[in-house]
Amino acid sequence: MIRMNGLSKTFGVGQAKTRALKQISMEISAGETVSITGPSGCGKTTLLHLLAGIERMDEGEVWIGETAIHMLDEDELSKLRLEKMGFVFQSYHLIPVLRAWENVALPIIARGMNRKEAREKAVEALKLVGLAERAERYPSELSGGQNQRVAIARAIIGEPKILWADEPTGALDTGTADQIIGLLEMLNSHYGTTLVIVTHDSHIAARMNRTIRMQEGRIIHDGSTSL
Ligand SMILES: Nc1ncnc2c1ncn2[C@@H]1O[C@H](COP(=O)(O)OP(=O)(O)OP(=O)(O)O)[C@@H](O)[C@H]1O
Repeated sequence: MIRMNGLSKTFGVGQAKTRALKQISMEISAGETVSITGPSGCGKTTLLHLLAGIERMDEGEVWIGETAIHMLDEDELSKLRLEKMGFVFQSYHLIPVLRAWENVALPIIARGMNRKEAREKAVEALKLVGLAERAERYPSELSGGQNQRVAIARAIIGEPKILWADEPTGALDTGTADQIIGLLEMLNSHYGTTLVIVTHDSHIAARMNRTIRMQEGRIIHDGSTSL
């Protein structure tokens, strides 16, 4: 269960002040699949960053299960992210000097798995996203869509409890995007991973159980996706 209460965030000061989030309160149950939609600048990415503890809120609380995110220090947040969360960002966030498999294996190596075993698991995850034969390549030797698939493999390798995705299919063609969303859905159905996906794509939003629509830092609609 993810629970947030009175979440607010303002960027800048004086004339340049932007109230990115205004008193957001809601709950997301374990195993739900949720899309967050809304016009550019309405606060979607900020909300995701606050929930994942990437950015600090000004006011409010976030609970993930029994853990109070707003009370944790940076080390505790890093540990929580490593153990419980997966991330997919539009800009991949891959490490350029590491090969595809090494990027994918990072979360499990950080958790203490030895390199040989981690490599095997990473190649398996790359197989799931159709890239096993490119395991030795560096990010600069892969296309945008392929790098996004590497990022997805890295996000799913640790079977996270929660997967946060920010426009995960923005750079992909429709076929590849469908495939990626299918993988995320598989993660949800096999491991009960909660999916929270920021997207502009109404087809992806329609595939989630629940759609949250934001406008100017507030939630203006929250409901089950009509089938
Ligand atoms: N680091 C920052 N410094 C100043 N303003 C920021 C910062 N990050 C976000 N903002 C502002 O906060 C508001 C919400 O931004 P956010 O990125 O959350 O929107 P979004 O809904 O994800 O937009 P998009 O769909 O374009 O990615 C915007 O007005 C943005 O300009």
